[in-house]
Amino acid sequence: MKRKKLIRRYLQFVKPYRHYLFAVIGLGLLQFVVPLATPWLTKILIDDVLGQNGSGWTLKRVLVIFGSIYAMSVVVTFIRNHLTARLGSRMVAGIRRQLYEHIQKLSQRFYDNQQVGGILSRVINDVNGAQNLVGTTVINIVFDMMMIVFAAVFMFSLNWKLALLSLWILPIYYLTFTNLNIRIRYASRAVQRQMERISGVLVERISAMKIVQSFNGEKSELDRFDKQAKRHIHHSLAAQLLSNTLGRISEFVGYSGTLITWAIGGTLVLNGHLTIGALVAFHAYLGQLYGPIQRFADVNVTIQNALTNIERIFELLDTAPEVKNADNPLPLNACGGDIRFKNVSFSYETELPVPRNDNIGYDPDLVERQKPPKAFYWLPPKTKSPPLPTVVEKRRALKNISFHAKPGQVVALVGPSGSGKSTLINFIPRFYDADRGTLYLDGKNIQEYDIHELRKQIAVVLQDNILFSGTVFDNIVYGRPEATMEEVVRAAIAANAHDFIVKWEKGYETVLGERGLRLSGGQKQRLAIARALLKDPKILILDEATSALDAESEAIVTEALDNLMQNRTTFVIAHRLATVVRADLILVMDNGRIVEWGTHEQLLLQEGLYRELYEKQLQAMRPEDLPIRSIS
Ligand SMILES: Nc1ncnc2c1ncn2[C@@H]1O[C@H](COP(=O)(O)OP(=O)(O)OP(=O)(O)O)[C@@H](O)[C@H]1O
Repeated sequence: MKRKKLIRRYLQFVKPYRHYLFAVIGLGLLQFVVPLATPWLTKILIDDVLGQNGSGWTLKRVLVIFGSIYAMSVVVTFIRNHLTARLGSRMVAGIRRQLYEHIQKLSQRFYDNQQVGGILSRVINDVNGAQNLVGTTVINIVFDMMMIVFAAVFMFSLNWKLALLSLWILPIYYLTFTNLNIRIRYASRAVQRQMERISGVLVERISAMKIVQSFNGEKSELDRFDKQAKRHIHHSLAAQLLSNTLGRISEFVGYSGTLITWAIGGTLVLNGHLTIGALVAFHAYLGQLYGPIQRFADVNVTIQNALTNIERIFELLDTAPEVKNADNPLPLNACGGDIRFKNVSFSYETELPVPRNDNIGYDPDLVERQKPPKAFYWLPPKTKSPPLPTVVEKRRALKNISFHAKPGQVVALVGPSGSGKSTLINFIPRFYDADRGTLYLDGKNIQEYDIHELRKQIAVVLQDNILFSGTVFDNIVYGRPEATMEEVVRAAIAANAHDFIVKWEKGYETVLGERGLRLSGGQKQRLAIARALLKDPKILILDEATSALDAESEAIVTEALDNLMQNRTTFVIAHRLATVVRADLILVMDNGRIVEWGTHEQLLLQEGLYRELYEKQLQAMRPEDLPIRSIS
């Protein structure tokens, strides 16, 4: 994205807080008075007061003016810093909110290709960095630029020849800046991307610390972290080194300019062509001309980092949700729960980095080196963010799926691992949209309904049920925040959860740890069932628990599930024979296709994959659930 466009879009974030920005800029103007007035007053002090040239200036008068200016400066700086902090923190919260709102709309495909830590890194690190662009240092650059103009005007008014001699620094600075800056920007991008990788791995590993510890992975994880951090340091130092070089080059030419003006200015004073006071004032203005230039070179790395941060924020904001809500969505007040799949096909698309064309190959821990073009720039180059080279790998997961689930029916999905069962159920709440074919709900294309209305009608109970940190009550009412305590208790009773909840001292107000860690598998499952029951959905999606539960709690969970399934169209990835046998429709999946379908009896008679599965696997699921009917 071009720099101008980037900044224009960024200003949209600042817009709601513009009154703060204007106040900060306005107060900044007042702060100008000190550096501009000081040399002039110093000249008066030396030439008029101390030189006693009879111009009427007294020491007292000069000191009163100095004192007033300094006092004003202290107050103004205090208020300005406070307002800048307010502006920054409000803006950060605003951007984060917008990002959070946006990522909640993004489709599963996006999450398939991203690491949680990577997303977090944008929401936390990049937003923090972006704030720097409205920080005092950066806003001061605008004043610094104005200061250069004012200082030049004062210098010309004092002695134009000397002033011309001092300005030769500017073209040298300009060209150095133009050519180094693009390199700083590249390095800065690498810094942020590497941070994203570090965060990605950290979040993944920290949330699976049990696995790391149980495989004694601590040492190798630390090595990996060191490798990533080393690369991060490498890129940060590269950016800092370039910035430092720019700063020192401008410092060097600045000093040379100062020396030259001392030499020539000094000669002019000795020859009586310039007063001492004027020379002192000239040098003070010279400092105000060179100072900002050097300051800019030094804060430039912060600015470049902030621009990179902003670029990355927009990259995320510009990621369009693949699953979109219809333009004029149909309301879905009385959902019947009739679901029909017609020739549905789907492929997963995985975005992979292009493997490097060398012996090392692609290393997911390290960012690829992107080098800026080797060119000399007379004008600042318009640097577009170099796109990360990726290849999209498609994997067919569903092929031509057609079936009809009538309202209230139980549809069991069985099939070997990887046959597409989980993929299939993802289409009902529109976590993905089909590549080809159509899904109908109550006879209408599911994509025509309002997506939120649709999801209101669906509850999902998965094997690994995620509970959020908060109270038991909060977790149960998650899908229906307006529910009363009475309704919550009723749902918990039906889910066989009430008894264990009331045994806790705080009952429904018991606080659950992160992801409900304090609960057993069966308890979690039952709370998830209560959550689904309270929602009272027309359609239920169930991934049955396998071995996570012992026989007793499984019996309790089973009862709870049976309560949940009543009068709802249920899709269940079946791991229990009892569910399979009682299902109204069994879909046998293999390699992304429905290879057999029908009831248990019909399928056994077909002597195909179902029968094979039944004999090999299904019986092993839960021997006590073996049907009374004979299979031969
Ligand atoms: N997010 C994803 N990105 C890419 N490929 C995926 C993704 N999820 C699943 N797949 C692939 O799609 C195919 C079907 O997977 P799916 O999870 O639907 O199978 P499943 O029948 O539910 O398996 P299991 O019983 O083991 O859970 C598999 O080949 C799998 O590798």
